[in-house]
Amino acid sequence: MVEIYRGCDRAVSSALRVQDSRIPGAGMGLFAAEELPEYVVIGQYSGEVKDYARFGEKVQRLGHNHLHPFYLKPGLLVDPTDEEGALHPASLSMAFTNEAPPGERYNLLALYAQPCADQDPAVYFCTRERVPKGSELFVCYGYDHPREYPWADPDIDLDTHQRQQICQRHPHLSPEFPPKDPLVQRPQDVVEEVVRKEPVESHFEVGTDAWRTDFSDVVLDAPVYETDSE
Ligand SMILES: C[S@@+](CC[C@H](N)C(=O)[O-])C[C@H]1O[C@@H](n2cnc3c(N)ncnc32)[C@H](O)[C@@H]1O
Repeated sequence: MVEIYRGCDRAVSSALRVQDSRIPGAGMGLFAAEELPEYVVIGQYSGEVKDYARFGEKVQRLGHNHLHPFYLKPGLLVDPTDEEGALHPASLSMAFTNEAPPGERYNLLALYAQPCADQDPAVYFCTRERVPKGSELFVCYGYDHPREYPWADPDIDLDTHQRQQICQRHPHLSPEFPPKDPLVQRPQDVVEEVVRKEPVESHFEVGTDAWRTDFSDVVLDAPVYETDSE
């Protein structure tokens, strides 16, 4: 389980608050209500995990797409809003976090949970440095989609390095961002791939002992025959 930092008051999270963003026109933002240590997980991007079709139905029903979904894996996202498409400040939802405007620092990183067979994929926000009390929290949502607003360039190499460090402290998190597409290879695919491979020529002179024991040109497991000689 990923350990979530709650701040001084361990019963309820005293570490965060939601208020108007300091970025003009950005709406609300998530802030540090007290000093936050480096490399603590401040919360899960919680909400309803749904496929694109179900998400599309909600967008159609509400007539807008300001639902702030977060990508989980191909075809799957988490929708942080309620049935009416609202986000509630009291929830201290990670979805209130804005992206850094030009000239500001990203003080959070988004990290995915290690894939787990019996659990939905999940994404968490984590501090990448000590964050002074009162600071607005900023995270980069992703590296390759267009924005309708000016945003600070992320430093992808530094992000990668820090994600690796964070994962040493939080082993249930993964440094992959975005997560690698889990390639499920069916046994049939593996067989077809192997059969498609060109046989490799043996490097040894035919008939020599070296040639007889060289298996570099073998692309399929040698068949095992039942013997009736016993
Ligand atoms: C995940 S929500 C963040 C919470 C949002 N500010 C709110 O009040 O609901 C993402 C949206 O916030 C706004 N936003 C985030 N970062 C911004 C930035 N750097 N400049 C302007 N708007 C931003 C954009 O409207 C974006 O679609």
